[in-house]
Amino acid sequence: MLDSVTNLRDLLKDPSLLATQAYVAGEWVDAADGATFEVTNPARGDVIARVPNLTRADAARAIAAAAVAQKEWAARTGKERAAIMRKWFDLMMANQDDLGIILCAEMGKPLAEAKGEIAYGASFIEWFGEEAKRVYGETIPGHQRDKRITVIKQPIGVVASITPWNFPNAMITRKCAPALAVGCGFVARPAAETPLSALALAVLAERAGLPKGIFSVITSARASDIGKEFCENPIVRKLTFTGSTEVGRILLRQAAEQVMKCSMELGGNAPFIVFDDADLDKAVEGAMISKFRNNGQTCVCANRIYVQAGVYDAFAEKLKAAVAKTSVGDGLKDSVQFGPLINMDALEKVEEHIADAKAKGAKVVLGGARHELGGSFFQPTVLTGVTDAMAVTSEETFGPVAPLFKFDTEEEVIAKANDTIFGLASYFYARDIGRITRVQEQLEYGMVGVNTGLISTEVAPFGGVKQSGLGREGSHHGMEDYLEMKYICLSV
Ligand SMILES: NC(=O)C1=CN([C@@H]2O[C@H](COP(=O)(O)OP(=O)(O)OC[C@H]3O[C@@H](n4cnc5c(N)ncnc54)[C@H](OP(=O)(O)O)[C@@H]3O)[C@@H](O)[C@H]2O)C=CC1
Ligand SMILES: O=C(O)[C@H](O)CS(=O)(=O)O
Repeated sequence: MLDSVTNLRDLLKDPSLLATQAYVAGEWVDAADGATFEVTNPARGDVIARVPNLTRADAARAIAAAAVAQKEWAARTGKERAAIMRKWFDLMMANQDDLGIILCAEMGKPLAEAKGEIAYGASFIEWFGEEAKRVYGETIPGHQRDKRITVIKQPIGVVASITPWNFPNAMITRKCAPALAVGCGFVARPAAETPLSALALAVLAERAGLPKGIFSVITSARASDIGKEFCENPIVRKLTFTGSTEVGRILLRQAAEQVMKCSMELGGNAPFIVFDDADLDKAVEGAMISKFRNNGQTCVCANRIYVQAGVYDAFAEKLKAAVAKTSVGDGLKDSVQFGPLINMDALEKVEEHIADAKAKGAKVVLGGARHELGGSFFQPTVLTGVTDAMAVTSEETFGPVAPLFKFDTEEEVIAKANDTIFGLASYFYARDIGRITRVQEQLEYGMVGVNTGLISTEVAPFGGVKQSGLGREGSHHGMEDYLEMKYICLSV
């Protein structure tokens, strides 16, 4: 790999994918006052681009344009919309390397993993493009002889989207794909840390033939202002958000004023349970994926690892050995498993969790400190002797820390696993079919991985219960969040 990213464009086969203007109402624009904000590479801290710092007025313009474009877009057939989405998918995959480089540069995840996210993000465009042709209604036997009842489904209208930095491509496509497939307009506001992946998506959307105005990308460091416009603008019919539960609450309060429909993909605190009848090698493999994917910066990563007493020491040794084989570095330059954390705030939260655990009796068996590379690089860490009194039990670490808890009985660990306000993802390893059946039914989570640490796919309904969110993304269920059901009663 090239040993510098001082000029990101030099790394790209197609430099035009690195857009540095916002995409509003079908036009590439600067902020009216020329204001910009910097996008930095977390691996080196250098500025890789400057993009417009747009305002509420720009967001309002994008929303108004989406409302106009949406009428014609919804009037097209599902097949017509599907054809354009297929072209968009094909363009994403044809430019996977460049999109991966842009994503790696602005977010820090290693290039191989970044390219993997591009394929994952593109899979939603492909899947929902196909589903565009299958928005079915129904007829219902009338309640009176002269009544004929039909139910049709129609696009909800203009959708506003706010997404986080950790999956800057896939979190947008997981939302815009079903919305556009059913005929909605879509206004995206990506995290300020990672706007470039969203803008590259817009470049390819334009090339694929998405009509002007149907899809906008609002780059802005004014998160709260843009969020307020999304919640208060009467044209917006739906808000879809992925991020922390804390911000989700703020947005729900703001959206309540208009009784706006909301989809919320929020925080997690996933338990990862290893029973004494588990295949320990497979459990370690699953823990490595679930805990350390994206450097632990995923909402579905294992946040608490519970291991039954009889296999605790063996599992801890195996996990430590597996983590010790990994490497940390600049994902653009080297073939590494771990890049930097997104910023120093994230690193300091990881340090706080480790310090708290150590102060309350946990043992650091691997890692536990900042990496010698400096900046926001951190050593992948394994803790043993972790107890419920520690912060890692109730707070989302969002970093490369594997805390191992010991438990004795099935009843005990299910109670502990469920003792959280979150309910997004959960995982367990066992081989007894009775145990598998009991545990999968008793875990209070929207998603359960049984003998696997990786459950995310476009074909399944992704989402949480309790304070991990509202609604589902992915699968044919994901279409419903962007459709309104209309009951028609015809008197003949
Ligand atoms: N359930 C899921 O699928 C996912 C959940 N998450 C959760 O999100 C957290 C980590 O991601 P992180 O980005 O830090 O989460 P945040 O909730 O801080 O930010 C998410 C997005 O919301 C924006 N935002 C922040 N405050 C406001 C506001 N007042 N009004 C409108 N928008 C706002 C952010 O903008 P900006 O960054 O520019 O400030 C960002 O674009 C973790 O808790 C993680 O579990 C993350 C990804 C997926
Ligand atoms: O933002 C996230 O953490 C994603 O939802 C995780 S996943 O979809 O890649 O599993």
